[in-house]
Formats: sequence, C-alpha cells, structure tokens
Amino acid sequence: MNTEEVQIPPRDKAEILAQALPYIRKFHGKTMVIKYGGNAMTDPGLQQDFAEDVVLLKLVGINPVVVHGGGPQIEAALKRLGKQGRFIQGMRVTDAETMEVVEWVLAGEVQQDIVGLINQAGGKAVGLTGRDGGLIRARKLKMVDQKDPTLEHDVGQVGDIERIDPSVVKALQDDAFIPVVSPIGFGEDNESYNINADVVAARLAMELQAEKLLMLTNIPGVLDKQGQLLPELTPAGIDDLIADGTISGGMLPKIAGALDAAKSGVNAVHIIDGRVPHALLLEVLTDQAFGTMIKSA
Ligand SMILES: Nc1ncnc2c1ncn2[C@@H]1O[C@H](COP(=O)(O)OP(=O)(O)O)[C@@H](O)[C@H]1O
Ligand SMILES: CC(=O)N[C@@H](CCC(=O)OP(=O)(O)O)C(=O)O
Repeated sequence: MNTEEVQIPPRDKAEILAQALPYIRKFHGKTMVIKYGGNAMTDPGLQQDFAEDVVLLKLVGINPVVVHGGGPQIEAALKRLGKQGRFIQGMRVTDAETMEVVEWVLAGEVQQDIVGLINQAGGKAVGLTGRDGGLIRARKLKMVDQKDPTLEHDVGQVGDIERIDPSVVKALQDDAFIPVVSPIGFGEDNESYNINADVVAARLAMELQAEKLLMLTNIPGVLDKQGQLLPELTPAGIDDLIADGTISGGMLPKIAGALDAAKSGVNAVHIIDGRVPHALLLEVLTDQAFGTMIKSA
C-alpha cells in the first residue's frame, strides 16, 4: 500500500462494507445500464477501477450492462488521418469515411479494451454492436435545428433508433455474462449508423426496464451558469438551461436521453463524475450522493 494513503481504522472499513448490505438487497437481480463516456476512460488506473466495479456489481447479483462511448478516441483517429471532426447539436457529422473510422475505433479498439479489462478483473464480458442479435435498428437522423424548427441539418450517417431488440442482452445476462455495447446501429440495407452513446444507453435502459441509468462523464454533473453542480434537475429546469445556453454540446444528447429514461420508468437516472475512483461503487452501494439526478417531474 502507498504509505501516503490515509489509513482507515478497521471499524470504519467494516462500517463502509456493512453500508452496502441494504443496497445489495434492494438491487439484487435488477438491471443497471452504465454509460461509460469516452472522456471518462482516458486514465488507465480509472479504467481498471471501473472494470472492477462492474465485476463486483455482477458478483453481488446486479446485472450491469455497459454502453460505451469513445468520442475523444474517434477524434484522435480522425486526426491521424488528417481529418477534423465536426459536431452539430452534440452529434458528429458522419460521412462515409468517418463512419468507417467510428466503427473501427468503437467496435474494434474501445469495446475490446473494456471487454479485456472486465475479463481481467474476473468477469465474463461480451462485446456487441447494434448489429449483433439485431440489437439496434436505425435510420438516418433528421436533425431539426434547436432554435429554428424550419431548419434541418444533414449530419450524414448519424442514426436515429428505430427499434431496440434487447433479447441478446437478456440472454447474455441470464448466462452470467456482462454485455458491453458499442453505439452502432444498422439500417434496412445493413448499412451502419453512428449513434450517440448516451442516446443508446438511455433507450436500452428503457427497453430493459432498468432500475438505474448511470452516465459516467468527465464533469461533476450538470453545472449551472456559475459552474455550480446541480444535484437535481426536473424537465422544466432542463428546458430553461437549454434555452439560455447553459446546457450545450455533448451535454445536449446526454440530458435528452436521461430525461427520456426518467420519464419512461427508469427509477434512477444519474449523470456522475467518472474521474472519481470507483464512482460506480460509491453511487450504487453507498450512501454517498454525487452528480446530478434527473427527475421525471
Ligand atoms: N451545463 C453543463 N454542465 C456540464 N457539462 C456541460 C454543460 N454544458 C455542456 N457541457 C459539456 O458536456 C460535456 C459532457 O459531454 P460529452 O463531452 O459528450 O461527454 P461524454 O464523452 O462523457 O459523453 C462536458 O465535459 C461539458 O464540456
Ligand atoms: C453521432 C455521434 O456523435 N456519435 C458519437 C459516438 C461516440 C460517443 O457518443 O462517445 P462519447 O460518449 O464519448 O461522447 C461520436 O461519433 O462521437
């Protein structure tokens, strides 16, 4: 152990462990969808903590389903090819070449890294894209301008989810596997679509009737104009923050997905700071409250 680490007295350690019991009892057998954002996965130590937390949740009888992002990783790959990414209302403009990069980075690199880390931590992870088992059927997204509804943006091969068939996820869960889903959908002609990972996580949480949707990102939660954390948000509060520009960029699809999930019966929807070591365990199995909870009313 690092000698500079704070020594926790044994009694306190035992109390922290005992604190988990009511949560384990409450959540046993329940599904939790965990959105692992690309910005939260940049540190190898934190990635290992994340993988250990996922395995621990599975071992205490909770069913974690991981949906991963990879925005910064896609950005780095595009840069290597001399391309510059462009976003409109939080969505990457995706031409055919960008789509190839997205698939290669998400399903090839990022997903397999997460699967490997979970397996190293003692779990049995299985990587899926939306194509596997017909999980995510999509069509081209029609993006209407946020401020001017008469204006439409062409964002290329960005997908709008048409249908989710969660049967492959359920089958894996029942067999003690941990599904790790890349946010890639497929269309009528088997074409690929790039879908924002927050949107996929939210829809999957709805279809699975998950107990929780946890979105791990690189910020303490949703912040107000002064940069202060907002511990709770209602639909009216969200509308105001979007209208005055406080919520922008990548937070737009995240908050929209979070709100849809909360309104559709996912019991608890939280946006939390994935840079906090063991953020997942703290949120699920302790009294520690952090991040922003999105409420349905
Ligand atoms: N009001 C807000 N509160 C917090 N973050 C915000 C807000 N508005 C915009 N953001 C931006 O949204 C980002 C999180 O979304 P995103 O970059 O897509 O993360 P992830 O990769 O985790 O999905 C934050 O890092 C921040 O730059
Ligand atoms: C359409 C769209 O924007 N897709 C995202 C998919 C990855 C993602 O959502 O990654 P994060 O969760 O790390 O932001 C993208 O291309 O960046």
